[in-house]
Amino acid sequence: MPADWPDVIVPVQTLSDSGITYVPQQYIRPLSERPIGNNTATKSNTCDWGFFQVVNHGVDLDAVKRMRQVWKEFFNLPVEQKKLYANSPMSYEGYGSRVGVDKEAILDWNDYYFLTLLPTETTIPEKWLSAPSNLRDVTEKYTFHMMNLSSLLLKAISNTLELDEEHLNMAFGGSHGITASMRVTYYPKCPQPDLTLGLSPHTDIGGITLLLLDDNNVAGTQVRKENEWVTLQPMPGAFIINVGDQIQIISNGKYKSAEHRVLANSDEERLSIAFFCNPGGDLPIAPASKLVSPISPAQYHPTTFNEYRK
Ligand SMILES: O=C(O)CCC(=O)C(=O)O
Ligand SMILES: [Fe+2]
Repeated sequence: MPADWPDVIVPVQTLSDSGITYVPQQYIRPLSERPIGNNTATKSNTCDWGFFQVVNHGVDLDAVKRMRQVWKEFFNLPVEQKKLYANSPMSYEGYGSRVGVDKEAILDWNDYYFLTLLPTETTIPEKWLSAPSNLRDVTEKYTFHMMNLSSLLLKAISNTLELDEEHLNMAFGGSHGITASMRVTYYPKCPQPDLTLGLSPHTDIGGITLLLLDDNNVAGTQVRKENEWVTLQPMPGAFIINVGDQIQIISNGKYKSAEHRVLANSDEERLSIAFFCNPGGDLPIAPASKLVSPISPAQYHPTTFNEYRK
């Protein structure tokens, strides 16, 4: 992986704050990839969608409120101060505005901060921000709550697959092996949201993602259902949950790691905090043997998460 980006990085916030009235060429998508129309979800189950929302989740509301506050405060800092934590393609840890090093790539309308959270030995001390001063403490407390919620969700998903309740937690490495990271994404207002995207289509490569939106609850996440992009309507106070590729593998394809993307928005800025609960890097991840049979053969070969994400 190259040590640096192919171009000078201009934060999207800098473009947006400059009062620009058009989207620069590098952000413009070909016609077929632009967001058109607006489809709203009809009811169906999680296995089909790979996405659901949880309410009454029991997560300490104060911890959630402080988490939103500190990260909003960080993104409100002057760009020059945030750039002190600029990331590189080597690890992506820190403040950044692009993913991938292809010089010709179309860029997304967002700036983000990526951080490894667990195991604590793998966190990078220089990437823990000193401003706001309580950011580390607040983020670590939030991590604790998210790990508890992840563990509950992994149990619930194991149950729906008729696996032992601890199956997914153990497959991810148990309480000492499981890993976690986070991406906080800031989507500044965009002058021409129909020409670009807040975030390109992707699946989450890890285990399970717990997404928290800012309290203005701006919609924007779209989930792909066959050939349609469906806009998710965020419920107040809910976490938006989606399963990643590793659960698709363990469930032998019963759960789908859904492709999703984010729309840009001309009226409102948006902040989202994605918490990724992932398997330990060196455990082979494979379809659960209970879900494999002559009529339902294994669809995936065992692969460690470190190999998978290369
Ligand atoms: O901001 C969103 O709605 C989704 C973010 C996301 O998909 C991600 O960070 O992987
Ligand atoms: Fe995602």
